[in-house]
Amino acid sequence: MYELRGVTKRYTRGKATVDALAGVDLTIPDGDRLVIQGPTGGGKSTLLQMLGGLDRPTAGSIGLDGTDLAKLSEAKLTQVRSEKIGFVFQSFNLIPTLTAQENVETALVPLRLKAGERRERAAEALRSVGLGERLGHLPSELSGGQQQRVAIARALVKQPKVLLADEPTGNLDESTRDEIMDVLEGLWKEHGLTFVMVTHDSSLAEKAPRLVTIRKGRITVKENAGA
Ligand SMILES: Nc1ncnc2c1ncn2[C@@H]1O[C@H](COP(=O)(O)OP(=O)(O)OP(=O)(O)O)[C@@H](O)[C@H]1O
Repeated sequence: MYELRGVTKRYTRGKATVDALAGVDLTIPDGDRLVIQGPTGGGKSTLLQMLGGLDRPTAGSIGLDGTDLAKLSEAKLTQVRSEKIGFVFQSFNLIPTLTAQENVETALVPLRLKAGERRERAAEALRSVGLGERLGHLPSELSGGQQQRVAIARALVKQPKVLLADEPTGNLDESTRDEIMDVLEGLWKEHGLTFVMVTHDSSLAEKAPRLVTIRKGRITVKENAGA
């Protein structure tokens, strides 16, 4: 469970300061599916980076299962990220010289598994996103939707508690977008993950059971009972 209290992130450029987050309080229970939307520059990516321990707040606390991420050393934060948190980005961020299988295996390196187990788990993760026949393909030999599936397999192969996605369908056409959302929702249900997604896409936002809107660093939360 996440418990954010008074989270502020201030960027300073010369004399200009921007509060990308301005005192955000937010609780995200385990297994929640939350969508973050809002205008450009509103603070969506900054909030996701805080949840992922990719950056630290200027003030406030980011509790994840009782540990304040804002206070952890860099080494401990890296450990939390590699064990508990999976990331999916708009640009798939695959390594172009590695096959699908090798890309997925990279997520397991910090967990110090034996090579055989790494291979097996990576292959299984790729099968679970429908890419069992593409293990040896390079990213350049895969479609955009397939590349995003590889990125999803890479995020989930370590069996994280939390999946954070920043515009995961932003680079995809509409039908591929729906396919990828089906994959993500299926995995969310199957694994009991906490799933937080940033999107500009209002049709995806409307389907979310909980919607956080962020404007000028301040959030409002809406429950959507019908979703
Ligand atoms: N590294 C940085 N240095 C200075 N200002 C930054 C930095 N990162 C973000 N900001 C500022 O913080 C505010 C929030 O940015 P953020 O990227 O979180 O918005 P966003 O809602 O994700 O926008 P978009 O939809 O365009 O991706 C913006 O005003 C942005 O200019």
